[in-house]
Order: sequence, then C-alpha cells, then structure tokens
Amino acid sequence: MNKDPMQNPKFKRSAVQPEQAQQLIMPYVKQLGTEQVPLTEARGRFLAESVRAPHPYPHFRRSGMDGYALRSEDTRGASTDQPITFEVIDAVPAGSLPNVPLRPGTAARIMTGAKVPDEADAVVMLEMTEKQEQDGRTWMTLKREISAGTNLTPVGRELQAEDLLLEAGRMISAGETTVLATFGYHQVQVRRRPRVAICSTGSELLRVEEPLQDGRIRNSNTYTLACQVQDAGGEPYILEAIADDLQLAKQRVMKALEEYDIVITTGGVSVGDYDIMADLVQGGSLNLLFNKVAMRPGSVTTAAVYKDKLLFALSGNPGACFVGFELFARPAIRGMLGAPDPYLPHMEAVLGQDYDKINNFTRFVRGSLQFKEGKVFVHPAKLDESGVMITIKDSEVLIVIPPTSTGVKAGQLVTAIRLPQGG
Ligand SMILES: Nc1nc2c(c(=O)[nH]1)N[C@H]1C(S)=C(S)[C@@H](COP(=O)(O)OP(=O)(O)OC[C@H]3O[C@@H](n4cnc5c(N)ncnc54)[C@H](O)[C@@H]3O)O[C@H]1N2
Ligand code: MOO
Ligand SMILES: [Mg+2]
Repeated sequence: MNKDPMQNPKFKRSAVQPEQAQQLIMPYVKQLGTEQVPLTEARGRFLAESVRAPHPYPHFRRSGMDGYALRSEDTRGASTDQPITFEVIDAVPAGSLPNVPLRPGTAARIMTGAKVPDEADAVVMLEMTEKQEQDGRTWMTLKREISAGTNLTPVGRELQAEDLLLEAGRMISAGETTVLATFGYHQVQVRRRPRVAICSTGSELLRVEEPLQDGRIRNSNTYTLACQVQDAGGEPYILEAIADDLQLAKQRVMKALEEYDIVITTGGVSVGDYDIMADLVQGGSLNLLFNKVAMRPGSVTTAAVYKDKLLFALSGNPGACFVGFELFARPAIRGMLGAPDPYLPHMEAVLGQDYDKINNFTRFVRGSLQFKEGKVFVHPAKLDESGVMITIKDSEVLIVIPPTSTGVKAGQLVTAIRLPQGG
C-alpha cells in the first residue's frame, strides 16, 4: 500500500475516448463455439453458419386460387356472347397430385396450394365459372379469356436451389424461423451464448428480498445487468454480491474469470477508500485496457483482460452502470455471437429541448423518442445524473452530447443511439 494515497495508481488515470475504449475491447472478442438447438428454441439465437436453399421454392407449380386448372389457349375467344365449356375430368385438393393428363378442352378442379397439372398453364377462379352436371359428368363454362400464368406460382418464384437463405451471424426471429421451417431445418446450428457472470460489489448492498435498512440500498444493478445480458443474447449468471473487501473480491472475480466467458462487476471503480475494483484491476494477472473513459455517465468505467477473458468493471451508479454495459459489454457479447455489427444502431435526430449542461466529456444522455411531422425528435430525461435510476426505464435512446461549453439548443441535430427494447 502506498503511504501517500495520491501515489496509488487508481488516481493516475488517463481517459480514452468512448470509441477508443470500444476498439480496445474488440481484439479480445472471439466468436464462441456452436451448438444445435431445435427450431422451437432458436428464437433470439445467432446462426453459426450460412443456410442455403436445398430446393427451389415453391418446388412445384402451385395454384394461387380455388378454381379450375386449364390450358389458356383453350379459352381463346371466350366471352359473354360466346362462353366456352370445359369438361372437368379431375380434382386436385392441396397435398394431392393430378390423376390424369389434361386433354385440350378439359379442366381440373383445383384448390389453393395444390399442384397444377403439367398440361395446364393457368387457373381460373371459381367465381368466374358456372358448373353443370349431366349424366355423371361435370362441365364448367367460362365467359372470358384467361392468359397464361394466371393464378399459377411457378417453380422457384421465391428462391432457386442453392440460393443463400440466411447469412451466418443473423439473429433468428419470426422471419428467419419461417425460412428455416419452410426448408426443413428443424435443428439449427447456432452460436453458444456467452456465459456472463454478474457480480455487484459494495458493503451497502442488501439483497432485493431483504427489508430496507438505514444507510443501505438494495442491489438493483445486478438485476438490471442480468436483463441487459439477456437482451444482448448472453446467459446471465448472478453471483453473490461482494462486500468491499479487496482479498475477497480478488478471489471471487478471478474464480469467475476462470469459469465464465465474461465477468461484469459494478461498483468500487472510483477513487474512494473502499473502491476495491479500482485496486483489483491494477497489476497482478490482469491486463488493464482502460480505467477512465472521456464520457458521462461512467467516466470511471474500467475494462481488463485475464488470459483471454474480458472483465468489465462498471460504475456502481445505476445510470453509469446501465450506459457502460450498452456501450462496452453489449458489443462484446454480440461479437462473441458472431453478429456482423455488434454495436447499437444510431441515428440523427432533432433535440426536442435545450440541454444546458456543459461538459469536457461526451455525454450519453438517457432520452425518449418522438416521431412528429415526419421527423425524429429526442427528449433528454429530466433527471439524468449517474446516480439516478428512475429514468432508466423510460430511455429509448442515449442522446450523444459532444463536449460543449455552451450546451446544445433545441432544434439542433444530434446523434441518438437506439437502446434495445427487450422482448
Ligand atoms: N472523489 C471522487 N469521487 C467520485 C468520483 C471522482 O472522480 N472522484 N467519481 C464519481 C463518479 S462520476 C461515479 S460514476 C462514482 C463511481 O462510483 P463507483 O463505481 O466507485 O461505485 P460505488 O462507489 O461502489 O457506488 C456508487 C453509487 O452507486 C451505488 N451502487 C453501487 N452498487 C450498486 C448496486 N449494485 N445497485 C444499486 N446501486 C449501487 C452506491 O451505493 C453508490 O451510491 O463515483 C463518484 N465519486
Ligand atoms: O463516471 Mo460517473 O460520470 O457519473 O458515472
Ligand atoms: Mg465508489
């Protein structure tokens, strides 16, 4: 221990820019292995390999209507004054095959989704026809010409065999599931989810089920982070919170780094007497990536590497912890899942209200979105300090306020980072 606290390396920090901090992390983000899951459990998972079409789609000539399949040339000249009558010689429900070849002047009754007889090149809707039965035979009369291809979906209308269906790294949701089910992929090769250990630090922390005590607070960050990990596609593992005891923290954090793919801690990264995480990341077997970022909230956000594992030591302040996860831990998780762009999307938006706070650092201000008169507006939360938790729930975006000595006026264009909406 240094006698003069100011000699302690936790005070000597040089800030990196937020983008720089993101880039420092990326070399340690490696795609994880793969596993096979049933299609019913593939939602939210990331495809480990590209998927191609094993056959054209549709793979047979399909009727788009209930009606009659016929040869369009046989309808030539049909009109109200000159109806043409066809003998109906077959019936093809969906799922069945035509029974007999169509001869000129004949038609087959057909249902939506059924295979069109090879000799037919069009389907006429039932409503355009009249049916007669005589001597056990069925006839159909038509009063208009039908052009080739009418109500007939050709083979390969949507896709040819070998066409790329889904690229590796794509997240599976309803549309991807449609494709996989259509082509018979009932088992899907996906990336293993990163196992993310979450560990809050702080002697003031109560478990959520504990009654309130004066001077102490409930550990909310652990639960916030568990949701964020899930939203990002990871598997959260909630570890018991650690009191402000450096040796205990070291033991627990190092063990977690051995056992999990990523470790996230919150609290204790600033310069306080009990800010143990700030001490823990110094020296030893950890390779410190950064311990100060030129941003607010979360200027004390810290990241380090042990062997090939990432440790994110986020601020204890709930707002800073939330933002630190989205900017740094989330891209690491997405990258491990093979997502082609691991970062949250951002957009240009009109600032809805003046933002008067000045700052040397870039601010990531919690805000809401509004679509008005064809424009996107963003409104900063009324309370957005690092220690404020209540506005996290209303945040749809993080409004990026670059360093400013004057603030930013309503009406100016700003960048807004779209936050994940859960689900
Ligand atoms: N002298 C200085 N003091 C502080 C500085 C500084 O530069 N010089 N930085 C401030 C900033 S900015 C931040 S952010 C915080 C960072 O604090 P720590 O990361 O060290 O976190 P703690 O001290 O442990 O806690 C801060 C705050 O958050 C509450 N907390 C902690 N863990 C949880 C949890 N799991 N759930 C809910 N709330 C939690 C804790 O009780 C404190 O109120 O430091 C400033 N100080
Ligand atoms: O570093 Mo702190 O900026 O308020 O989160
Ligand atoms: Mg502290």
